[in-house]
Amino acid sequence: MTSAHTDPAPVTVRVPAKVNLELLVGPLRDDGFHALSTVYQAVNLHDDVTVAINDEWRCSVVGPYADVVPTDSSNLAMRAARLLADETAIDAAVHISINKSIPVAGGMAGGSADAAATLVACDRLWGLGLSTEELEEYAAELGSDVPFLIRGGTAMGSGRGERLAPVLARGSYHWVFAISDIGLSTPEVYAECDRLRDGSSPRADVPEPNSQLMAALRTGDPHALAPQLTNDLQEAAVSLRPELGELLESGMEFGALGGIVSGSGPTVAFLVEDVEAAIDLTVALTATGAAREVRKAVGPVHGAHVIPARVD
Ligand SMILES: C[C@@](CO)(OP(=O)(O)O)[C@H](O)COP(=O)(O)OP(=O)(O)OC[C@H]1O[C@@H](n2ccc(N)nc2=O)[C@H](O)[C@@H]1O
Ligand SMILES: Nc1ncnc2c1ncn2[C@@H]1O[C@H](COP(=O)(O)OP(=O)(O)O)[C@@H](O)[C@H]1O
Repeated sequence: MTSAHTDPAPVTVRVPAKVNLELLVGPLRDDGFHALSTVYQAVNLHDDVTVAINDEWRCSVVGPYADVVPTDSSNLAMRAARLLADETAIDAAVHISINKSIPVAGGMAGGSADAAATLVACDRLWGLGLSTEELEEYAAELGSDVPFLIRGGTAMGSGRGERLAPVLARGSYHWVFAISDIGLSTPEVYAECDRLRDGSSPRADVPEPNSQLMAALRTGDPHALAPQLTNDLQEAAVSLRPELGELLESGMEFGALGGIVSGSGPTVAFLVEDVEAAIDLTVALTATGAAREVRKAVGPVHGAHVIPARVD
């Protein structure tokens, strides 16, 4: 017997990774989060997330990092779909398939990216017609970084990172990412930052964005941006993984304009002049064997967006 209605077609959303051009960490708040001032940039390392109507809730992951991603209800994409279903009174389970190429626990917000992609995909699948602002509000419930992965581009984050404001950035920037074998836990890196500060935060008040970084972004010149790259979590990440210090030095010796730990690490992000410099640095860093993988990328790029279905 054929069913009277057909399920909507599966929806696939492409979502970028992020790097923090600036991450200023203020005091620990009463809710356990640190007050932040950050500038995010979305880069073209992508996950693709497909949602399809299914009899039961299910999550599956493919790609080079699949073996270290949970597929149970702790997967952030599952949490995102269930949150949206609960909030909008949708009674339909989905199968979420993640094609993962963003490094896991690498400081590039891969889990947050999958959550953002799932919100955008389920909104389309279920015909909810939510605005970007509404989606970003649900995103903030899932994690501090999640709203930015919906928006993409280059944006400022305040509060715990979830309150976004636009940034005027010209041009495209070329990046080389040195990805480590074993990830770092975000809460552990924040805790190490607190331990190193020992109660004496150099940023006693809520931090403010650096106007020189904003001016550099308006020029579109990577030479202007490189000296402004700042990450208050870098010392903590290097304290937990001293080899990251050597990796940063190697990248600079091989000609990067600037180098920084990406977010809570351990991925190290190098800013380079152009695509040729990105290829040269990728080859040089790969030859050292100091990273699991070295990948070049460009930013800024769009946030989570629906892409045409794959025809296999
Ligand atoms: C460090 C950053 C920089 O963009 O990204 P990652 O490097 O992890 O990708 C973010 O602040 C991570 O954001 P996200 O990964 O969404 O973290 P959440 O789920 O909100 O929080 C996880 C934990 O990190 C710590 N945390 C997070 C954000 C914040 N402003 N202060 C914190 O202290 C808290 O211990 C919190 O329980
Ligand atoms: N969809 C997902 N992709 C990656 N990791 C996930 C996902 N859902 C839950 N996790 C868990 O979140 C942890 C942090 O992953 P991730 O978001 O990639 O790192 P980071 O916070 O450093 O950017 C992982 O170790 C994993 O256990």
